[in-house]
Amino acid sequence: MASPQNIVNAAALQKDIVDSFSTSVTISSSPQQQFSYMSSSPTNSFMSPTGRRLSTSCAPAKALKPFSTGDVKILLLENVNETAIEILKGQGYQVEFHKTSLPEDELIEKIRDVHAIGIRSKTKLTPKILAEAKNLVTIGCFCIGTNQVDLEYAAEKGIAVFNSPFSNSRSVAELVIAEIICLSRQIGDRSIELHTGTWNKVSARCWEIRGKTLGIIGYGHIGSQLSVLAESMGMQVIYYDVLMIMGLGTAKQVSTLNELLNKSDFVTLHVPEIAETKNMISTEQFNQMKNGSYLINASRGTVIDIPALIHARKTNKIAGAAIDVYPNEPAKNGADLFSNELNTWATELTSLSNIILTPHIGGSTEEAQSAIGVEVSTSLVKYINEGSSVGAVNFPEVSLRSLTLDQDNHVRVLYIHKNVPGVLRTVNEIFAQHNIDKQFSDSRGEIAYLMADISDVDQADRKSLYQQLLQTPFNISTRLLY
Ligand SMILES: NC(=O)C1=CN([C@@H]2O[C@H](COP(=O)(O)OP(=O)(O)OC[C@H]3O[C@@H](n4cnc5c(N)ncnc54)[C@H](O)[C@@H]3O)[C@@H](O)[C@H]2O)C=CC1
Ligand SMILES: O=C(O)C(=O)COP(=O)(O)O
Repeated sequence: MASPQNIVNAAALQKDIVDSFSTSVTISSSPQQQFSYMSSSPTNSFMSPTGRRLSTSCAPAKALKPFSTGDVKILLLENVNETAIEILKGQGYQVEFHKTSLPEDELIEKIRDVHAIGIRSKTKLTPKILAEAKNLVTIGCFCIGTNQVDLEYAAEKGIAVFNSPFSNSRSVAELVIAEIICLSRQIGDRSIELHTGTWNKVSARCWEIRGKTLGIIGYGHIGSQLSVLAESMGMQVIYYDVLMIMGLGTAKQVSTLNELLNKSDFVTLHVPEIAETKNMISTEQFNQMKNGSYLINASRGTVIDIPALIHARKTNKIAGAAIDVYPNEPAKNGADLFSNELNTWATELTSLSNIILTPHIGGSTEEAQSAIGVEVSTSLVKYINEGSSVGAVNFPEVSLRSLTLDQDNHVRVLYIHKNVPGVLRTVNEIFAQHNIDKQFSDSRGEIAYLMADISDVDQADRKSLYQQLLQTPFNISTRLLY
């Protein structure tokens, strides 16, 4: 393997990587479905995002093994946008791309080898899977929701998780506006009828949305954006949130969920999937809703009790519903929602009138996906190349000014450790022989992260520094960039 210090050997290094990587790529019968990207730019592979030469050492591999950015392996699943592939490939990383999520056994096989994985909402990264991910340093959720990842377990293993907190919120808000109008005008049903040749011109129980009340549950990025759009169309907006949040425009916060349900003509959910939101709308809550009102769920499938929804629609308690998310969603396009034996409600739900069903497309627009691709891949690059965890959802957020590794005796230490007394004293004793240019440390729960730029570290010192940090009882994961 070529020395990372020796840029002359970069091409040879790339060749090694390409050879070894090619053998590990799953061959698909359909090149459209699955293919791999490999670095073709040895020069880029040594550049940090700031354009510096980045002679990185030990690191993603979590062992003191020389590596360049060309050594870094990234697995991208679920058709993550090409903007991400370009940015990651531009770093010289080896990028393997799949259009779909992977079955558990295949995922376990692949995750063993990679330093970073990019997923969307389908891929469940459970402790069972993450326990196999020996080299993994970071996870990119190319979406808003992070419920599919065991965040705490990842943090305990020193794996930083990033997402895109708002790049698709406008797309979801626009979908909900469309659904409000479609439900109140029964557009879904009229369209299905005419597709099968039936002309059914009706105005009974079709309404304008002007002057109606929209009740938003969860007034975060999506809920508040939706609030503005709905008001601009003449709706009155009320919202319920566990936090006190300032209403935009003339939107008013209500203090209980029941108050929102009692007053709203349309109820829409924009909460995360957490224990408190499981079956948040069930029989009791449907009973609190106005007769003939509508329900929209584009948050997570577990938030509403679907059998209770079916009952509410069958008894005309509600006049319609739009559902974008389901408790057990198929892993790929073309799969059958009905085939999952857990979805016992599927046949009944699809037989009801004025129920709009969409396949989790709230955030599926060109604009949202390309913005998410840029945002999350940039976070991954900054974490891998510089150690910056700003924006991580499970981890202390730590950053220092851009790397100043222009002199050979500088080193950046990235030390993820248990948040217990005595760590700083121990670490600073290890650093004592050197000059600490900058140092920053923060903690979150039981995990802490220390970043330090140190000078006067020669090659032998570097190895000793690394070994000493590894041997501390607090160490979770240590990387050195130089
Ligand atoms: N259908 C789709 O394609 C998409 C779905 N989503 C889902 O939408 C959810 C919301 O997204 P954002 O608005 O960006 O999240 P956010 O975090 O900005 O807002 C969520 C809001 O819900 C509130 N909340 C939490 N628990 C609550 C409870 N028990 N009762 C009332 N309010 C509660 C929070 O205080 C927060 O204000 C995401 O977590 C994700 O699951 C997000 C994007 C696309
Ligand atoms: O952003 C989210 O949380 C979403 O639900 C969108 O998920 P997706 O990227 O379409 O799998």
